[in-house]
Amino acid sequence: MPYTNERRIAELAIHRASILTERVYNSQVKGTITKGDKSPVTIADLGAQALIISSITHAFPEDSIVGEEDSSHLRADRPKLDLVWGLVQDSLEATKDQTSELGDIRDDEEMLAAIDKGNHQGGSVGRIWALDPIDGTLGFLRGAQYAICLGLMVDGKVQVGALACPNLPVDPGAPGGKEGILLSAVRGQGATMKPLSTPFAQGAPISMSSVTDFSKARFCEGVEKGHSSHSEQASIAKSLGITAPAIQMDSQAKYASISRGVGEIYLRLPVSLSYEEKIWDHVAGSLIVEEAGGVVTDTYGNELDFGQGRTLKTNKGIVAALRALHPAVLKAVQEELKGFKL
Ligand SMILES: Nc1ncnc2c1ncn2[C@@H]1O[C@H](COP(=O)(O)OS(=O)(=O)O)[C@@H](OP(=O)(O)O)[C@H]1O
Ligand SMILES: [Mg+2]
Ligand SMILES: [Mg+2]
Ligand SMILES: [Mg+2]
Repeated sequence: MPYTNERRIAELAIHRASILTERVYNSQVKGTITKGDKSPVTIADLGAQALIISSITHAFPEDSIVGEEDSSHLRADRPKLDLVWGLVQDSLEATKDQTSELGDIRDDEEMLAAIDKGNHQGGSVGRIWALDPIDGTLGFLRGAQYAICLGLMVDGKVQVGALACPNLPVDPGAPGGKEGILLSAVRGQGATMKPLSTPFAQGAPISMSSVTDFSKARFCEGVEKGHSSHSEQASIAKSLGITAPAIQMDSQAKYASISRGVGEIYLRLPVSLSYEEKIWDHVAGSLIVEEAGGVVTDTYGNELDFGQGRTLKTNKGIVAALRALHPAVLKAVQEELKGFKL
């Protein structure tokens, strides 16, 4: 089957990174830095990016990588650099039985170089991985949901996606139970899920919910009011006859949720006309939803065009829904946005 090895390496790489992110999640020391755009990045984002890029580079040395982070802050901050290097070494040690498949990082310089290998500009030619080492950094810092997200695009089209959601319950029907799930998909081969604690296990196929009655449907949205328009989303839900309150969740855990039947719709309506969605915020999650039986478009109803560079320049907002519901959801979105110049 095509992309079997890419899927396996992607799953193992994000699992390896999750050992590091979970350690930081459960520690008091997050080492937060504020980036130029005022958004936060932590020692966990940087360590996870290093681990994943070095694993991908080991397995697929010819491939390019678009990663969210870069090493500039670490190069200027020796204590933080030492913290990240210590964490990376611990995760490498914890996964040393995978060194032949995922490789190693010999020293802190090699770690910084791995982080910066994510500086590719993207585009529609060749094999390009898109990486969000921690999606939902604000959720991560709040002690809520976050995701580690990795996908492979070939000539601008997503072919492989993998998502680790360390804080989603393994069994959505038992929210107090074991947490941590690993989802993946290959285009045309379906989406699967397994506990994050067993990355070598065979994943179980997942599919979206079969609820087609809006009065029983649930929609997901982000937590941060600055990232999507809660008021417009509420008004769209109301016009569709959705009565359940929005399921608010940080990160691509929203895509993960609807792809395994917890919710039928994910709305992300832009709050600003100038913001361009980042490809790494959608590559993995959108493929997993599509492979689980959903449709993902922007608010115009256009497919997401991942071949435009590091951002989704030509798209605005996200409308993801169960295939049978998507046309009605899109219509309601467009009614709501009438009068706004998109
Ligand atoms: N203005 C604006 N509009 C839309 N999206 C934005 C905006 N600013 C930032 N971001 C990106 O939002 C990513 C986190 O998305 P979430 O779905 O977790 O948002 S939410 O916090 O749950 O609302 C977040 O990803 P991470 O940086 O990986 O956390 C950002 O890439
Ligand atoms: Mg960020
Ligand atoms: Mg993100
Ligand atoms: Mg991120």
